[in-house]
Amino acid sequence: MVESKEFLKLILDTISEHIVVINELGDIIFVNRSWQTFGDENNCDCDIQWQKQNYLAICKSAAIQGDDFGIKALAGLNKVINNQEPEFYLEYPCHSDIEKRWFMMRAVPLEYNAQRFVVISHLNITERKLAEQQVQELAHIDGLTQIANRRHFDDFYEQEWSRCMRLKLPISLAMIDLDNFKLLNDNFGHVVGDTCLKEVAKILPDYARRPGDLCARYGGEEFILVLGNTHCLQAQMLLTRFMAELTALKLPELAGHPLTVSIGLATLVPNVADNAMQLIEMADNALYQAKDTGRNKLVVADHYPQTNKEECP
Ligand SMILES: Nc1nc2c(ncn2[C@@H]2O[C@H](COP(=O)(O)OP(=O)(O)OP(=O)(O)O)[C@@H](O)[C@H]2O)c(=O)[nH]1
Repeated sequence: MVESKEFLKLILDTISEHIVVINELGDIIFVNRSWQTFGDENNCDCDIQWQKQNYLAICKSAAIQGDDFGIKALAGLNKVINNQEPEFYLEYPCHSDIEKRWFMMRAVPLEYNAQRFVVISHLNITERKLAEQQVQELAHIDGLTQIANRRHFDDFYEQEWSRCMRLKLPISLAMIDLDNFKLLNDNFGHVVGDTCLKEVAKILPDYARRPGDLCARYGGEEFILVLGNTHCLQAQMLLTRFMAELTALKLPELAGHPLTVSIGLATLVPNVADNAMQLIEMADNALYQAKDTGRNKLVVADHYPQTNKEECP
């Protein structure tokens, strides 16, 4: 019985992986039931006769349309067919209109009757990918305030700086530091201190809404706001509104004392002679000035030597 072709085909039909076998030319010579069912359920022509299709031609058509995974699949399969690689793996997204999905494609050669074939299997790896994404997202979020952490900020800022340099756009950066936070912790306790940090983090994202914006907890009681394609005056207006909203909060935990911040703001149109740290330094120096001259204020950065600082009256 085990030698019966029908019996072996039935076994292949029980496997949840989608399996397709192609010859050296890419012609499909076998698909299992999972493959057929997936095709039927995913807008493929239900009457499609897979055995008349060419797998390489399908990959090529995706590659021509600029699909990066089509390009990789085509290159990898050709290597397996031409005996340049013993096997080929590719993880790729295959999202439907209603759900996110990822698959892993594995291609291995098979010799039969002096002919070369390639067995290609597609395994659904969505669960693993979603778990990985979740871990990735968690690694970028500050546990206390649930906004971006320093690490996320560093990545984002580098990209936004490069984008603004390429497009010759202004980029504004604000360092925001809670005033007298040590005193606040000492007077009201650390739990209230934490509540204040969370309140700031609740409000701040409203001032960082565009794709080129990000607010993050930079450390301790310090927040940072990057505003891509934003002039100094626009940033000043935004931050002034933020300070007013924060002061108006009147948290019951603070027994009527307003929660205030000092802010250092700097703006540059980056050019190749600048580096991204300069803008942070400028904002930091401005923040120190704000602290030194009474707190609860916004100071715009002084000119940094040899930078293309945007003038802000
Ligand atoms: N509750 C709480 N406190 C924190 C956290 N991170 C840092 N702090 C406290 O924030 C305080 C910061 O103190 P300082 O750097 O002296 O600053 P400050 O008292 O705000 O003074 P100025 O910045 O000059 O207005 C320290 O007492 C830290 O312990 C946190 O996650 N939760």
